[in-house]
Amino acid sequence: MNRILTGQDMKKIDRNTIDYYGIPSLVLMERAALGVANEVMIREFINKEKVLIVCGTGNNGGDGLAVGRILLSNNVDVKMVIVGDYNQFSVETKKQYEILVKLNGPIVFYQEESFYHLVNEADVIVDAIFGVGLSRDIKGIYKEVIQTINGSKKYVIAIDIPSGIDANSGKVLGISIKANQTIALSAYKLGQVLFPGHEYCNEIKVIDIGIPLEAYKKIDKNIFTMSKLTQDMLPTRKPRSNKGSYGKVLVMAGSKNMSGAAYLSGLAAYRTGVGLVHIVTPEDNRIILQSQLPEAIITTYEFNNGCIEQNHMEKIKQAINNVDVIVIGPGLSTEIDAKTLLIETIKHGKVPLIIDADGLNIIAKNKDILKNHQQPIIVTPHPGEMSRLMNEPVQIILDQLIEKAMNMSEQHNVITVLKDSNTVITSPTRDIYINLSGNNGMATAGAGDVLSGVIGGLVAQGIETFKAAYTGVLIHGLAGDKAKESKGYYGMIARDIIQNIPEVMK
Ligand SMILES: NC(=O)C1=CN([C@@H]2O[C@H](COP(=O)(O)OP(=O)(O)OC[C@H]3O[C@@H](n4cnc5c(N)ncnc54)[C@H](OP(=O)(O)O)[C@@H]3O)[C@@H](O)[C@H]2O)[C@H](O)CC1
Ligand SMILES: [K+]
Repeated sequence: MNRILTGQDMKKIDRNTIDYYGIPSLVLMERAALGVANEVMIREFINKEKVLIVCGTGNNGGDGLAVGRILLSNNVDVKMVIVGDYNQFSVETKKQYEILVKLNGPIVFYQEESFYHLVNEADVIVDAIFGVGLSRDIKGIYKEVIQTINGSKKYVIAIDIPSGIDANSGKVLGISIKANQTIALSAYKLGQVLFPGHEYCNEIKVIDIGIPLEAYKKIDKNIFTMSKLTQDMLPTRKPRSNKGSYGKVLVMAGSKNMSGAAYLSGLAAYRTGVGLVHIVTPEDNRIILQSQLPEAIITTYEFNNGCIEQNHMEKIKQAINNVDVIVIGPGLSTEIDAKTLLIETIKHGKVPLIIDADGLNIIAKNKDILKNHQQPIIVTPHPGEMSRLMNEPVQIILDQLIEKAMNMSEQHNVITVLKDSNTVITSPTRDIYINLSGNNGMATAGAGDVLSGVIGGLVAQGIETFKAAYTGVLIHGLAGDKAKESKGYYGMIARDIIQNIPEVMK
């Protein structure tokens, strides 16, 4: 797990490290600079490249000057430009500047014309203009500088965060550096994982700068990202076992002549390792599902005057209490029978419930359905579904992913998996998780059905619901990344994600 901090929390932790633990800020700055300099020096042709470091007057600029000094000692061809005045320097940055002056370092203050030439002759540009201290829209010479750097199309390495991205929200404050690589100091910043900031960072690497773990204990809400799938996140496979050992998933999905969602969700659960998948769907889907997924048990229902036949409903109620987890909603429709299924399942089911797609659309119109539920519930809305659930415009959901996911969790006592390019996972009481795996090729029909099946598969195998939610999102994203490797962004479809689940979980 990697920690994600707001810019404000990072500053608080910094201060705490310096003031309470007594680690001098210049020591942290030196560690930061060494880490960044190492990243620059591992470039394959660095002995032939010219590096230009563009520094602001705050501590991000101080990091940049210290990187310059270290590169000089390693015979790298480096030049430094300071944007801003001497009297604006922070204490640490002034120190870095004075050291460089004594060393006769190649350092100049910004001038439009000479800057243009410096950028032109550089191969690599290090962006040290603003870090987490950016506090308002960028204007004037700072804007010119960023325009020139972006226009040059040179390879850009941003220190901590691309200058122009708000570390708390990921918003672009007027204009921002577009980095090829971002070296995050100590921890990910929220602005690096939320959009649009995430796009401006490109490849992100977190480096340790010596902040003690104790110092992180002061923050109110922990946010993490799962980067790697580790064995301890997965269900255990026992040497002596049978299909009963790995749980049963009930998938309530599909509507008249809409069988694809049930198939994808059921197959995804099987590929995640579950022992048995039981599908409940309208009779019209029986033949096709039996031939597509012969491994599944299928219970079907028919209608009488638009309602599910009484004896079929009884069969469904029995199924509800004979499984370990229920996935409800994919392709279900929002007709009256679907609504009945959802209400009855919440009322009679005792096992964890994953509500997706049409299940959420039904709830959006009948919020009371979620009142007083007894079982753990995971909801998996995309921003459109979330907008209907919360009665708020999609743009507000997109701008406030974490807050809205938290609101949903707290209002309805559910685990929320708010699906976006970087999916957010919340619960009323636990830490917040943000997923960084996956890619835009996964914006394809059926990908959501696959996710509900994966999470269901994990819960059925005994993984605790919140852990299953974030682990499922990670597996789904990693499988999507593998699918992209073979099929590319354009050609991949939901089944390709499923096909790669076994590889990811191996
Ligand atoms: N993570 C760590 O533990 C460490 C991080 N370090 C580095 O320090 C920066 C944060 O440094 P800080 O000095 O707080 O902030 P910045 O360097 O990002 O910039 C602050 C200065 O910029 C001015 N400012 C802010 N917004 C604008 C703007 N839009 N236009 C012009 N100027 C702006 C601000 O002025 P104020 O008037 O707002 O005060 C400051 O002068 C962090 O990101 C790391 O890179 C350290 O190395 C130590 C360890
Ligand atoms: K920066």
